[in-house]
Amino acid sequence: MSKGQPHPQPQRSPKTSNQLPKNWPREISYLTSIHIPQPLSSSLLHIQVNPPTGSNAGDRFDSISSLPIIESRATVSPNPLVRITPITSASHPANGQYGLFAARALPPSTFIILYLGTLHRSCNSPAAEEANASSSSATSSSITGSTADSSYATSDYDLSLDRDLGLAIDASKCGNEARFINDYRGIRPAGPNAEFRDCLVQVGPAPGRLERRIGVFVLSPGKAGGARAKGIAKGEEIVVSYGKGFWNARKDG
Ligand SMILES: C[S@@+](CC[C@H](N)C(=O)[O-])C[C@H]1O[C@@H](n2cnc3c(N)ncnc32)[C@H](O)[C@@H]1O
Repeated sequence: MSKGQPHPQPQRSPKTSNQLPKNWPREISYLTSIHIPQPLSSSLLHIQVNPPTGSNAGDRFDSISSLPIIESRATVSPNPLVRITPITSASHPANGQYGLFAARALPPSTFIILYLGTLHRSCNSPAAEEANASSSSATSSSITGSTADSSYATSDYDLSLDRDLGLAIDASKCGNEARFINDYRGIRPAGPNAEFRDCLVQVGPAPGRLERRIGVFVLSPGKAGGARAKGIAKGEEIVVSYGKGFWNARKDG
């Protein structure tokens, strides 16, 4: 095998846990690590330790290597910082569903939890478009397994990991507590109190290797200051902004 080629990865079955968080729905598999179905491999998520060469490659490396690093001991399952809670208030826009609430006070900038689910190619990624183009009669989900499954396009639990890599994480069938985070609209007039951020995790025994992930973080004091600077109080709902694109897509379709 020549230098620079990806190393073949053993197929990883999803890591699930027998211990479920309270209120976890039976029909959804509870994951303790990201699910990477074939033909994808975790090498897609590795970051290189040495800056790559080539135009603009260094800039991209700089932005990746400045991402927060989450130590493996910070990713406990079930997560003691949060509670999945059924919403029973008629005035809540997600009444009848679930939300994610803080089990203790969470200071600004705290890492709360990783967003876990099934890794897949985004439908508009170059690899997915190539896969779709080479298919004659099969449905997109059968072309390359998870690679170009257009069903993710309408999922309410799909989050883009890195548009440049063309990867996303979908938690509609399996995931962790993070899949229950609602959007702030109609819930918290002051705006979101948390956000999704790209981050890196240590995988394997220390020092391990670094892999890309999406984490949920309490908003930093930052520009808005005020209410955001306080962090999230114990018992408060954790809410993010899904972005206008999420809601516009549902209005149109
Ligand atoms: C990622 S899920 C969030 C968890 C969801 N409440 C559940 O119990 O599975 C996204 C879905 O939650 C609901 N949702 C989240 N935030 C909402 C909001 N601010 N207003 C109305 N519905 C919301 C919508 O049905 C949306 O498609």
